[in-house]
Amino acid sequence: HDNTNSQKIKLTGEQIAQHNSPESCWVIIHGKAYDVTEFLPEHPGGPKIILKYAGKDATEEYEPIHPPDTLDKYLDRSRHLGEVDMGTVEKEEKEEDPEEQGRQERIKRMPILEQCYNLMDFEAVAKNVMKKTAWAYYSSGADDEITMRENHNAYHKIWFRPRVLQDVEHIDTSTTMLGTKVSMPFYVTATALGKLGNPEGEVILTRGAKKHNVIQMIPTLASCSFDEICDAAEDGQCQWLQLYVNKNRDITKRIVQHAEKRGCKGLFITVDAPQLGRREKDMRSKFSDVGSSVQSSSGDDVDRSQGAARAISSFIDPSLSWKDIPWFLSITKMPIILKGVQCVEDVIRAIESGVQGVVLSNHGGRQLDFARSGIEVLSEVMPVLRERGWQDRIEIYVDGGVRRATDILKALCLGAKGVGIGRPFLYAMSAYGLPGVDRAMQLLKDEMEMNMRLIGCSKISDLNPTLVDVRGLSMHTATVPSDTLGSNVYDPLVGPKEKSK
Ligand SMILES: Cc1cc2c(cc1C)[n+](S(=O)(=O)[O-])c1c(=O)[nH]c(=O)nc-1n2C[C@H](O)[C@H](O)[C@H](O)COP(=O)(O)O
Repeated sequence: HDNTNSQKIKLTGEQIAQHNSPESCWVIIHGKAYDVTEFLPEHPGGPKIILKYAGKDATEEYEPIHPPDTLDKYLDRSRHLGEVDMGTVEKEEKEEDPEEQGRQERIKRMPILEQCYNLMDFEAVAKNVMKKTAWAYYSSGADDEITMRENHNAYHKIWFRPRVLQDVEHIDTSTTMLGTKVSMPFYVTATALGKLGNPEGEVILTRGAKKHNVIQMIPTLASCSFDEICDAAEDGQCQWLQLYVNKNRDITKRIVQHAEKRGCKGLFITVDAPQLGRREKDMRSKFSDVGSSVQSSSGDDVDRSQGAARAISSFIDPSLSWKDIPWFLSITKMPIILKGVQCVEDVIRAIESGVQGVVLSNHGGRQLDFARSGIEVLSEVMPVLRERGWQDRIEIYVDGGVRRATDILKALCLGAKGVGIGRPFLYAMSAYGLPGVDRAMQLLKDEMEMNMRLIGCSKISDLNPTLVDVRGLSMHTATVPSDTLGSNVYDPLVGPKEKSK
């Protein structure tokens, strides 16, 4: 196809429709045609999902999952065939997506935003409103989800030792994170595929973070493009990059240096996911969509029966190790933080490796089941660092199961610089959009001020270990889920159940 005059003569729908097979596969995205024939075996979500739209307009399917610049970044220019005269494209009678219809119906019946009084309320509403695939992806944890439940449980094993008769007339919840002044000691942590929950995706979190002057960590696997999320930020708004390291280090280097150029103030390398965990709720929903960003340079057809996680993460490098840290220190000036550290030995190793911080995290219970909660690891780490006089050598963050301001205060009393919050903001965004995220952050601020007053602290630097009792923290009493098929294999009264007919 002669590209020179493609800018003038538009392709017709009929011409595109002739290329509807694995041998010659053209698709239309945002009014432009692309020859994706050679790309089919490379696609992280497998060729099938593309062939479903061979010769047709694939924009609707493509939009929620791919950053808009994916094709420019990853499809050779010679395969960009030019503009299509959309008047000649046969309108696919869009079979109403029953899931989307259902979602719209449920939104009409959901509680009004003002009836949400805490972060858990958003989860309850989102569970009823969201599409099944989205709820499955956001809410799932690994294996029996013991760690996912332990993350929040752990905070219930810590009790306050409040002080009285302290002047708490003026409360200041502000602090700094990696040198950036923020109004509250929490940040929006990186969570993939924001458009599964809300068609606008991660830019909603950007706007909420701006309004409350808190930091947003931009996920590698965002639905929105990295540049879209940066563009949605206003001047002076601080953003960090969460990085899944690609087997192809050139791609990783390009992403890191681009993020630094765009003004990111921290590089959070995720180290607890050499392979994404087995999240059975997600797997059951048989995620059939495509990957969120085309980073895979291998041609293997990804097994999509493993749900969204596996479909979008085939590019992650399981060989990443401590020996790679010097290379990262050499390619960027951004502070480097290791996200997903889970024992004091690795915190000491991180300090010795020259990075600027760690996030004590088990990925929201989505990776190794029976990993300890971030807050429990924090209670192990800080006494050891204090003993060495290393407590100020790096900044230590915690995430997982943070649902109340008291959870945040407990983490800060134990020595964390701040905490990351994931699902609550996803659920607020999925149920109510930006107003939901705004309210969730405001609720946390109200809780922070009140709870600081009641424990006798007027500013963040007053928080210290004497204000908490952590003796119960290492007791683990996690209930086993009762909703597995296995729970009705044996009926103690009549022996093994008859095979259902
Ligand atoms: C809920 C959620 C968490 C994800 C997340 C996606 C979802 C839906 N994804 S994931 O698809 O790979 O698992 C990421 C991710 O992209 N990168 C990452 O570093 N952490 C990821 N995390 C972990 C997240 O950064 C926090 O560690 C975790 O969410 C904190 O727990 P709470 O959700 O309970 O606040």
